[in-house]
Amino acid sequence: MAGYWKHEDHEVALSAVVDLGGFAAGDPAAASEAVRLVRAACSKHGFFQVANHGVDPELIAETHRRAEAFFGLPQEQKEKIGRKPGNPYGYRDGFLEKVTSDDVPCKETMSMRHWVSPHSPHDMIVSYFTYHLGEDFLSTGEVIQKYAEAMNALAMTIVELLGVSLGLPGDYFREFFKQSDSIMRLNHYPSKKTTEKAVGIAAHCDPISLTILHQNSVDGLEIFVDGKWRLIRPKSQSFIVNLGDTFMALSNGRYKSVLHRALVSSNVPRLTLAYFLSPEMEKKVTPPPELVDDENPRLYPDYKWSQLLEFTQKVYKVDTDTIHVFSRWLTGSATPKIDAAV
Ligand SMILES: C=C1C[C@]23C[C@H]1CC[C@H]2[C@]1(C)CCC[C@@](C)(C(=O)O)[C@H]1[C@@H]3C(=O)O
Ligand SMILES: O=C(O)CCC(=O)C(=O)O
Ligand SMILES: [Fe+2]
Repeated sequence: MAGYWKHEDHEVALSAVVDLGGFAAGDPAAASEAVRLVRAACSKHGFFQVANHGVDPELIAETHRRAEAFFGLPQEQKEKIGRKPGNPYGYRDGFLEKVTSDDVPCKETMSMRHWVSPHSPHDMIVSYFTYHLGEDFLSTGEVIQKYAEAMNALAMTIVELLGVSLGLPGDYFREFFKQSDSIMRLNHYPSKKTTEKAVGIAAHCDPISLTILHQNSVDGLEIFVDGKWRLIRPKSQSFIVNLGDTFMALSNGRYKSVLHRALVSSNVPRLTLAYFLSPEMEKKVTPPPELVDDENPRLYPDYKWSQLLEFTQKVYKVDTDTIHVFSRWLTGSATPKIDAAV
């Protein structure tokens, strides 16, 4: 659009694309290449993409369609499943949210709990939709439930690969995330006619363990690498994997939590599906002894995942430095700016 900000002005990141199928099939050459790629990418910035992942393309497409239909509902209907302050789940209209003075985020989100445990109902997402919005949303809940389950299975293969790349037993992180308590999130960024970049989600690091993200065909995701924001072009048949603060803590800083942001397109709506893998709430986040030694002393305190989640929801709004502010807050060495995360 003449005069409007265009993505083409941005650097495009050259990202590692890992053949996950080859690794999962135990192909030695594919496995060593996958280990090489993730080790290099995660040690540097904490971002890579996975292809040959085995997730049904029709399930991905249908989930995008259901997400689009959900955000197209009347506002008062979406508010029936509205998110309460201090709670990570539900619908939120972020249009009024200011992160910093020059960021005016324009997005709406829908977040659902995906708890995989013998103690949790197997259809949590389905019942979440039907309880708040009625039986008409049974099939939408079923699609998103199925997608979240596919993401959890994919995440287990990814964390196995990450463990192997860190020199740990293949099942180390599979065990750690066995009863994961994750967040399935839909992000909608309506188009915004601006002459400069419009921010959907300001620069941040995800506090969770890892994020599996699927973009629709619209540019907007950027990662900050080598001093520049770099655009990650959508690839419909790949998933983006962003390591988060909790995985950085689990790896004792060997692997990085990727700094990223989401920009808004000036002429088409953007929609993304984000699966935020997290361990069970009371799981202690601590690195394995193999990753701590004289050259690699502990970088972060032990914490329960529920403590960091609650910190981001009730004490401090996630930004680029959450894990360090949280660590100081937890150990009592400083009190954070009380920037209520509403
Ligand atoms: C634990 C979480 C907090 C956020 C959702 C998940 C992982 C990413 C976090 C978030 C998206 C980072 C940017 C700020 C935030 C407030 C947002 O824009 O939605 C964050 C999420 C949240 O607090 O709901
Ligand atoms: O929508 C995107 O491209 C990124 C979303 C994101 O960073 C998040 O939800 O944490
Ligand atoms: Fe993020």
